[in-house]
Amino acid sequence: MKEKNPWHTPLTIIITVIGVIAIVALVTVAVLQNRPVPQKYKYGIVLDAGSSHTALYIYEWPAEKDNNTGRVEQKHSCKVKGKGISSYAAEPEKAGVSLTECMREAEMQVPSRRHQETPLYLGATAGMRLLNIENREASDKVFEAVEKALQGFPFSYQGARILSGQEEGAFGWVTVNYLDDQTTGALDLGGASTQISFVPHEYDISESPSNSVAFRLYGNDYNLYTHSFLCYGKDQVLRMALAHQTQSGPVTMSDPCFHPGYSVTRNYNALYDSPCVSERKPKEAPLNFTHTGVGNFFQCQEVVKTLFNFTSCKYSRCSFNGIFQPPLQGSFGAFSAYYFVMNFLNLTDSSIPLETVKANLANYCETPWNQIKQQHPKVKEKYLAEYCFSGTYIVTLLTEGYNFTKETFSKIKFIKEIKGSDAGWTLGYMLNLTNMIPAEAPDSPPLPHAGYVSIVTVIALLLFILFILSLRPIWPKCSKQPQIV
Ligand SMILES: O=c1[nH]cnc2c1ncn2[C@@H]1O[C@H](COP(=O)(O)OP(=O)(O)O)[C@@H](O)[C@H]1O
Ligand SMILES: [Ca+2]
Repeated sequence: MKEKNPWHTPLTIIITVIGVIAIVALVTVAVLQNRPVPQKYKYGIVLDAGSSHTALYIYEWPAEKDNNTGRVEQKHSCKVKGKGISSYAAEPEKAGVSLTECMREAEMQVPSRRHQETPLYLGATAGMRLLNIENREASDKVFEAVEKALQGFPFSYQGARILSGQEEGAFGWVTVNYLDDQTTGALDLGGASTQISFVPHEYDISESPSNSVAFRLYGNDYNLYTHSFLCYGKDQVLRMALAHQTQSGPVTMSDPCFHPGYSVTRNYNALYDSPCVSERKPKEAPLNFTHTGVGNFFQCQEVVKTLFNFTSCKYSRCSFNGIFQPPLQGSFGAFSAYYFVMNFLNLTDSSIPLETVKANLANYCETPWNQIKQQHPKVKEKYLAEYCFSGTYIVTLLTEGYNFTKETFSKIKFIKEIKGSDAGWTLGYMLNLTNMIPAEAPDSPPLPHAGYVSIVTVIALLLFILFILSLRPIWPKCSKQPQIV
């Protein structure tokens, strides 16, 4: 005869059913109640008006985390067609018009209900710094035109201005250290200026107060060293190198920084039309000169070295041109033109020793121009012709200028972006102006939703088991199984 299962009594069945219903109800209510609400985002827009071109960046962050930590991300970027705004000195209106396309894109990218509250900033760097030195009126006109154009869009326009070199360097450092976990120095190479920023080991700020900026980030206070060298961006430094080699006003100039077989006609007036070189213009020069390439890295390095002044230093130590620089410290992120150039030359890998970098460059510079063009048919010729010079300049600036050695060179990472945001000053600039530089370390992260659901379920099950056990006194008696001998 079949033994009756003692659990199949009406009481246990009822308890079990009620228990299961209770658990399902508890978990369902808890899960629904605590479901993460769809994120609402806020936005900010920064236009980086560089010397060579303007780029627009849209940042986004969760709406409820305004003052919280590390949550601002780059959502979108747009490269403005044409040259930098400083090149529109003669026709300022066009500087404003040039921004329209990217601004329209921004209108599409930012949800329209957020337009009015989205701050919009334009920061101009060394191109406008130079125009401002050269022709103040023209620089003001460019800003007027740009302002007028930007005010025509539905965002909360917060102004257009020239960043100081110190701001440019410091905000580049903030961007890198906001996005990265460890403290990293920042190296930014532009077309018209270049910046170095890092936290020195022992830093006596009083030695050169103009090179120091204090920041509080993620609970730590930092005394940052920063310097911006105007005219030492790669386009202006090329002008200086060409100027150095055309002092006597020759008709033909042989340049070790350009490939053998390279030959173009250049205009003297155009070359010397910049405050970085205008004082050196030869008194008597023809209209044009023929710029030909020789392709010799070591000779090119000698030319570049003449552009740094190492003779005077009124501080305990200097980089070059009499500028104070404390000993280098820690790892560095090198971005903008540092990255473009080293990436083209396949030299971004930090494990490549400095000596190999130089040998590769020497080999690259020696390659005939025709061959280079054949190998890279899609690269813009202006960029292509200048990579030998730019690579040589980068190595010389880092080693002779900033004193990187073969050991410390390997601590430089050539980077384009960090965690999806472009490395550059724009993010740091916006964080600062919106008071969103996180002063304190992030709170320990709350339990993720999945973890919360699992814990609620496990506790509910445990309670249910305890409940069943507590009913033990009224459990039906188990009938003894026949013993097998
Ligand atoms: O694809 C590229 N290859 C090589 N150089 C590039 C490329 N894209 C941008 N650059 C260079 O990067 C530099 C960017 O400088 P930027 O316009 O930011 O000037 P700034 O920071 O001195 O005001 C310019 O020299 C520009 O020519
Ligand atoms: Ca720049």
